[in-house]
Amino acid sequence: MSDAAFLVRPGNWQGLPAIALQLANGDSALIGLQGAQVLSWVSGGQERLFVSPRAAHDGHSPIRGGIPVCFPQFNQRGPLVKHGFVRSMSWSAEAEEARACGEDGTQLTLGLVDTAATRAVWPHAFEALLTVQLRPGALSVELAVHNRGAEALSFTAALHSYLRVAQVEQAALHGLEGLVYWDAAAAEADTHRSQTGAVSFGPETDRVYPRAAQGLQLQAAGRPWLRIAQDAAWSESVVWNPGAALCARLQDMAADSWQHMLCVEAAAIDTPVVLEPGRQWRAAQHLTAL
Ligand SMILES: O=P(O)(O)OC[C@H]1O[C@H](O)[C@H](O)[C@@H](O)[C@@H]1O
Repeated sequence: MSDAAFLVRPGNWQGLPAIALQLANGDSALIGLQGAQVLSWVSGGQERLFVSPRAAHDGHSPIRGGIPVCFPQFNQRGPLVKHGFVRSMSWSAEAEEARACGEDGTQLTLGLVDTAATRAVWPHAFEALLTVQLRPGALSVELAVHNRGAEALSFTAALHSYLRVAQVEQAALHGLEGLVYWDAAAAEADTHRSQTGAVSFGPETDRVYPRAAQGLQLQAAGRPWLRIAQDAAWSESVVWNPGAALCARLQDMAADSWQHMLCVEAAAIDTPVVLEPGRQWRAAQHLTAL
């Protein structure tokens, strides 16, 4: 489907089905059907997302990079598979369903409903919708969850965005100053610290911050690179970089991959979201190229 402002076509990533969005100004995005995962976002002629050169592409293993959707469980905070099961499932979408967004953008929604396999591990009737909105210089990704069952359900979730940086040790994440975070990489369990100054990277970083209302700014090599904002329903932000040692143990990362990525995740984890029957929850993460 095409008009003057955008072009949408079926595509593929490493042989897996995907949908490609392209704007008249040259910005583009690629969304894989597995996990409704955004796998590329090019703005201003530069790739803004990181995908590992060793990412799995067998059609069901989690893909390391882009924007994985973690649902209905974040990390290992519950009985389900790590980060929930939807990142391994095939979502549905058709290129023809993309529509205009404003005068110069486009948006596409991918959907997933419960199956016998999901009900076997998580006994709920649900619909998840992931809407990707591409506008010149900006990408917004929204997760919506609808409780289609007769009982309340609860979940934790995240948009686990892998941001590309030229060199993470020269990157700085601003906007979290003064907030108290949970330090998951600390040697002692349940360590909380207060953020002083911008977040810098080197050794493993794995932190859960409360959402910063004013948004974040990522500087790369001393220059503004991305603005990152999240709707209030995403109550936390997770900041993750494995550092060299953990990266070496991750089979789907190259030895130097940790230097080229930084995850800033819009998350709802400290207080699980409770959805009554028939109700819908939705929240977006917004990335702006600088
Ligand atoms: O390796 P994955 O299952 O994709 O998880 C990657 C990372 O996700 C989040 O950022 C967590 O805070 C980390 O503890 C975890 O290591």
